[in-house]
Amino acid sequence: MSIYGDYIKSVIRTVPDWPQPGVNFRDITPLLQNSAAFRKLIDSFVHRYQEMRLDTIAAIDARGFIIGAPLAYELNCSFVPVRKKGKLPFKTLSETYKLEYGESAVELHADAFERGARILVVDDLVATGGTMLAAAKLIRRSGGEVVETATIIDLPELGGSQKIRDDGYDLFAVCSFTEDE
Ligand SMILES: O=P(O)(O)OC[C@H]1O[C@H](OP(=O)(O)OP(=O)(O)O)[C@H](O)[C@@H]1O
Ligand SMILES: Nc1ncnc2[nH]cnc12
Repeated sequence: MSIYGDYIKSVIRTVPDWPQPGVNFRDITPLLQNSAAFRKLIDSFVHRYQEMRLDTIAAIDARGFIIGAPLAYELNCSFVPVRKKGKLPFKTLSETYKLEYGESAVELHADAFERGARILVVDDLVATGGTMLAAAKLIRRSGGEVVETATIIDLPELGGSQKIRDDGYDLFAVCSFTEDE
């Protein structure tokens, strides 16, 4: 949990049964609409990473972009989008991952960063961990050093954060929700 974790958590809205029955959707739009909360959110990432000599923020399509861009600006890092399949125009590398039904893939431009670049991977939420893990593996495969992975929200009961750590990546979460919250 980060310095402002409890406060950030208090401005995230839970929408029951969306997009399907049984899912508690964690909606960050009230957090983004609140300028003081949005600033505290970015500040909590800046506070953690300002001494870590990062070169690049790699942010995951689409909600990861919202935090990745201001963080890259503030830390004087480059910004690299990790996009869902078929969105990037140049030569890409790709990593597939399992969904509940079927498969998906994340992609990265082949020239996105220099070999050995110190990279932070960011997204808004870790559920099963499939998306974050695929992005981290893709970056490592492309020659980047994944210094850490970071998220606003962890849903630990879904096992994703444990899976990410078991695969050897550090994970920082600003806050977490259990199913009954
Ligand atoms: O840990 P996982 O089970 O992989 O789930 C987490 C991913 O799911 C959501 O993205 P979504 O696919 O809804 O896309 P969006 O950001 O474009 O809304 C979220 O933003 C993460 O990227
Ligand atoms: N419960 C959830 N809330 C918001 N985004 C999600 N992505 C995957 N699971 C989610």
